[in-house]
Amino acid sequence: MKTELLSPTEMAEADRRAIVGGPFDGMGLMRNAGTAVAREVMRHYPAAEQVHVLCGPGNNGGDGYVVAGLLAESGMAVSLWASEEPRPGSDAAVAAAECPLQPAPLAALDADAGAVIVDALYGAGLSRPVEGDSARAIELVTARGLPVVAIDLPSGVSGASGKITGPAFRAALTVTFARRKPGHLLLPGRDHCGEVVLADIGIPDAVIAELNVRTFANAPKLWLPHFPVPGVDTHKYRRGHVGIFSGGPASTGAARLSALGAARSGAGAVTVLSPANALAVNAMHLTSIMLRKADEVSELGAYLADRRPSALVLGPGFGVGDKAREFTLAVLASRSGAGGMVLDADGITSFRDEPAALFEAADAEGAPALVLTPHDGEFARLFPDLASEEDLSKLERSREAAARAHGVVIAKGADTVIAAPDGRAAINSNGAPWLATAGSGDVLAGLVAGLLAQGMPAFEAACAAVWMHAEVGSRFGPGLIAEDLPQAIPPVLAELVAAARR
Ligand SMILES: NC(=O)C1=CN([C@@H]2O[C@H](COP(=O)(O)OP(=O)(O)OC[C@H]3O[C@@H](n4cnc5c(N)ncnc54)[C@H](OP(=O)(O)O)[C@@H]3O)[C@@H](O)[C@H]2O)[C@@H](O)CC1
Ligand SMILES: [K+]
Repeated sequence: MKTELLSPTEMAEADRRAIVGGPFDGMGLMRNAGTAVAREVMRHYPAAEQVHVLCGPGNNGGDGYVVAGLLAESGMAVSLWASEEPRPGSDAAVAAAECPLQPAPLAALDADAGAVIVDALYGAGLSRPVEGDSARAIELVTARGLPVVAIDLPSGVSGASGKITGPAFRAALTVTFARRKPGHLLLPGRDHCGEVVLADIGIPDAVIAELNVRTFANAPKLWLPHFPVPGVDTHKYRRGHVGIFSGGPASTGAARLSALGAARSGAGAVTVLSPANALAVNAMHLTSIMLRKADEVSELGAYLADRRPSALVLGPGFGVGDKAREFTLAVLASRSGAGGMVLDADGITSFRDEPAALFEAADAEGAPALVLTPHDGEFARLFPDLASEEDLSKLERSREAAARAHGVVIAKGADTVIAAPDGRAAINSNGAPWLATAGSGDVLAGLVAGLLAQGMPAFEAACAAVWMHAEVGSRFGPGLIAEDLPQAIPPVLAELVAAARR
């Protein structure tokens, strides 16, 4: 599937430009949209006893009239219901006039088991919570457990944000047009869409390209051209060297999980930087991964100067406080040639009282690329105003945060958003609930650093790491613990390397 995601405004602009450029006018696009939906209804529900098409007042309803006409023509039993008449002169009004069926008022909707619902109430134009007859129709259909095919978006779901502010359909299938919208991937919208089918309705790729879209579905296509593929003549340090900071003796496991994530990403060498009092416990558990003492900023400075690591991770199990801040700022100021710094967990929390110091350091000339990996709680510590702004979607919030932090933000969750300071953002959707387990985020931080260390640009490294992490967790399935993740990376990595070589 294409990776660009269009906001409702961008989609309307694409429609407008496509209509100007031809070959389809608005009515032509609407016929194509309705045809695509009718095809999917027939494909998925060939034995439906009755299809109820529910039409709203806008062009989403217009698509519904086309669908009803085509399904009736194909011999299916179709009932048509409308909440309001379409606005005179609109494409929807033309579609309603061309439709061989007469709509009944939506208020009278009744539907029995065996029926399928086509939701053409509201799509991209949803502007407020669904109320009245439409709300009652959603409640009736939901209570009876009838399968719903949503046109463009399930009514009640915002295409821009995935938010739901009132009653909303839970579709089995959503057929959308030209490109998916953020609301198909962001939660809770994603959960209401069911299977998403993308239909080509004749909007040329060139029209989409002109829009300079900055929002994407996270998928290998987005970053594969940057994915590291080692040459035959490589050696270990050319494959990148990652430094990972360990916490004290009672909290070293998180850094080792991160180190394994970095190593399994294909980085050539990994060093755990440990306080003196945790060297023994780290040494007992490390084999191919190197170990070096770093209690003081001066020792860190010596490591950066001697070994010139290409990426670092600070945060997993590190402890919150002055030391985390000093070490982070020392790395960001070091100009040792490191390409990236991943700040996770305690590293993020350590800057809760002075986020500006972190953001300024990341903005300084020659600083390594900063990648922040907050879950919701950590995000709120660094960006309290953005977190509490109800009107912002996760996408907008993450984008603002990345611009403010001068770094890439990986806003974790079941709908992880990766945002870059230049305005690009990607939404991830290949995860699974098995990934919500202690230590899983530590492995992710290591994976990001491992890819950064191999020269991947920060946004692409972050997107690739999030996708790989989710893919590995989904394939592993139930029973996953964080220790399983690094070991399960190679088959996914092998597929990506093979695809990147092609
Ligand atoms: N040529 C094209 O552009 C193509 C478009 N296509 C299709 O068009 C769809 C977008 O069409 P659209 O812009 O007309 O928006 P749509 O979702 O039908 O709703 C707008 C109407 O609903 C009203 N309304 C909103 N929320 C409401 C609420 N809660 N409760 C009550 N009313 C509410 C709103 O009122 P208003 O906000 O103006 O007061 C307005 O009257 C898109 O999803 C796709 O399916 C395809 O055919 C391809 C070609
Ligand atoms: K709809």
